[in-house]
Amino acid sequence: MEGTPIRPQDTDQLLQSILSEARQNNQGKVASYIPALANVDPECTAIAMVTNQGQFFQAGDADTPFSIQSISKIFGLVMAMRRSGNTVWQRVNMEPSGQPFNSIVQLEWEYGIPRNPFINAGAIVIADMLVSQYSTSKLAFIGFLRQLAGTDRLYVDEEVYESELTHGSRNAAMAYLMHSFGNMEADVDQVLEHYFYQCSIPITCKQLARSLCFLANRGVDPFTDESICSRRDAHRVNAILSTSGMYDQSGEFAFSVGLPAKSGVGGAIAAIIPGLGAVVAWSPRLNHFGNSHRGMTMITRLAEEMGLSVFGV
Ligand SMILES: NC(=O)CC[C@H](N)C(=O)O
Repeated sequence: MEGTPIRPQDTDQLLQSILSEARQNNQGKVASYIPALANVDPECTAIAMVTNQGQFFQAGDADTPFSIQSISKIFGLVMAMRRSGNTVWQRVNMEPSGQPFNSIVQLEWEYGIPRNPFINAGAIVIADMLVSQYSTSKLAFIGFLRQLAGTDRLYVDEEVYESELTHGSRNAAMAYLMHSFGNMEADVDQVLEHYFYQCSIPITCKQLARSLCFLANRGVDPFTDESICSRRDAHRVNAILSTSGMYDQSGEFAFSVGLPAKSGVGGAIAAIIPGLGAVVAWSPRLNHFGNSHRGMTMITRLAEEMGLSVFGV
């Protein structure tokens, strides 16, 4: 583990103050287009920061699991890059979409090649690669996440999984459209099952922040010293997170925060702090981009107070 440790007392106090401030914000709505997601307590609020030095800081409900949702797209992409290398980029692009995460219109214009791996269409193409490459892609996925989170106790939430399967017509429409353009290799239903499975895993802020530290450490997991991906691929994932991880609020996020980050409709926002570690903020009420209101407030203030922006150095 490298780098200078950050001062524990100051950081705990800062996280606590950020959390209290965020709790004043009652804007937004819990996602309900996947009915099982609507069961969550909207008041839950948490932030956890994990450093490459092995320090853990937290405030609020940082040990309460939430649905990982779209943040799973990061792990899917890294798994696909490990197996397929540069060929990934023949089937999915690396440009911001400027469209909502579940938009279908661009796919028709752009011949079934999704704009980037962090919108739903892109993650479905990545899921196709995983289903084609692994004999049991779901097990491989959860195994990878368990390894990075440092726990064997991660399981799929069957209720959320079933709910996604039965309310996933929009994702299915995208998958079949891509199939019609020849950008889907495996059985489409199997691909969708994999995609919904990876979205339906509950995880805590602390576990998720730890899982992402390798992206802040040139591809090496600082807890195990294992190389998870090449330095170049860590750079690439961070670059696309910076331009596309927060959907069509990515520009504003880069402008006001300046960190590679990914959100999910479970209400979490995970941000990579290159050279330092990772931070995850969670609270279920979402803005109209599908990003957590309180999560945005928390990450924005943390980045400001600690001077974390990668563009401000
Ligand atoms: N933005 C998200 O978190 C979306 C993920 C969700 N499972 C979906 O496919 O719609």
